[in-house]
Amino acid sequence: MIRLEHVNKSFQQGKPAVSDISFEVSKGETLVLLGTSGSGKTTTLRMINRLVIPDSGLIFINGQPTDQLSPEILRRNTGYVLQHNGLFPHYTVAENIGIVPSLLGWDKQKILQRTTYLMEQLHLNPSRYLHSYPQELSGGQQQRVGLARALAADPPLLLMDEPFGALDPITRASVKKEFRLLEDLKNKAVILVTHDVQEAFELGTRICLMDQGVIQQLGTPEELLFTPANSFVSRFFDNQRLLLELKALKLEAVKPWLEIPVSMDGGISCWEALEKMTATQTDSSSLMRAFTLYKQTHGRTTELS
Ligand SMILES: Nc1ncnc2c1ncn2[C@@H]1O[C@H](COP(=O)(O)OP(=O)(O)OP(=O)(O)O)[C@@H](O)[C@H]1O
Repeated sequence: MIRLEHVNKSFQQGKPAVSDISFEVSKGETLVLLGTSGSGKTTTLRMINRLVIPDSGLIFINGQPTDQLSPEILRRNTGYVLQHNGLFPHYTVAENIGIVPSLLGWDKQKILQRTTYLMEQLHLNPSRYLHSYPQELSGGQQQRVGLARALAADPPLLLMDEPFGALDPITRASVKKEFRLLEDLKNKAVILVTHDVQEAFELGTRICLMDQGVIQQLGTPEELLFTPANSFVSRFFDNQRLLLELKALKLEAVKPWLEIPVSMDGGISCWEALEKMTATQTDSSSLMRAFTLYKQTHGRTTELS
């Protein structure tokens, strides 16, 4: 769906903001760009929708180089969500969500149908908020409108720059949950920028860990934790390692080491299994032993005490 090949960018005479970045994201996948401040995440994202022009390298959407696409085609193919929603204050919610479909010439009825559908999906009551202005909404509601706007024209590619970063923790959790459950995401490639490690693990099918403009490792959450490519990757997760490992590892993976069989779906994470055991006051020591044994067999170990 989207492919970057050896992309580079430097600003003025500074050192490279992005060096030799290559990756591919398919339909139904969420790639998270993770890294410290200044590691080149936003620059990478903005080169995809040509808000920043690469110095060299190629970017393809559905096999077509983006430098040969008209702005209209690019707009049709990419939705963009920003940290501070970027809504137009003098447009109503309906007008904000309908901007791209209007530009693309959709008829009014179709725009209204799509707008109300997306609002319902994102738990914004259309009869109450359709004609409200952004300043009449809470931060979480504004961010939901920003998300609906990015999805309005049903683009195959969704770019998200710290989309939940400005929300308080409780609102962030609920907007994220709605985002994860969106039916519309199943047929989209999503690239999401964050510096929040937990968020990367919650939302990423794969994670691209960047430092100083360079990809340090790109892989599944499990690969980054259990087979880090270098000491930077390993150190990056150290202070949250145990929790991340429990969340990244599926129960299925540790089942061969369980002394007492667990009658839970193997597709849930070890963390979710522990939560269920705690809720039902079930002894979880066999699961923790199996987890330790899995880790001893697969790379580095972590003290559980
Ligand atoms: N328009 C610009 N002009 C000059 N330098 C820029 C510009 N945009 C980004 N940079 C520089 O490029 C480097 C990468 O910045 P970028 O915003 O991509 O990093 P980031 O990983 O997204 O950081 P953050 O998490 O803080 O947003 C930084 O050194 C930054 O100062």
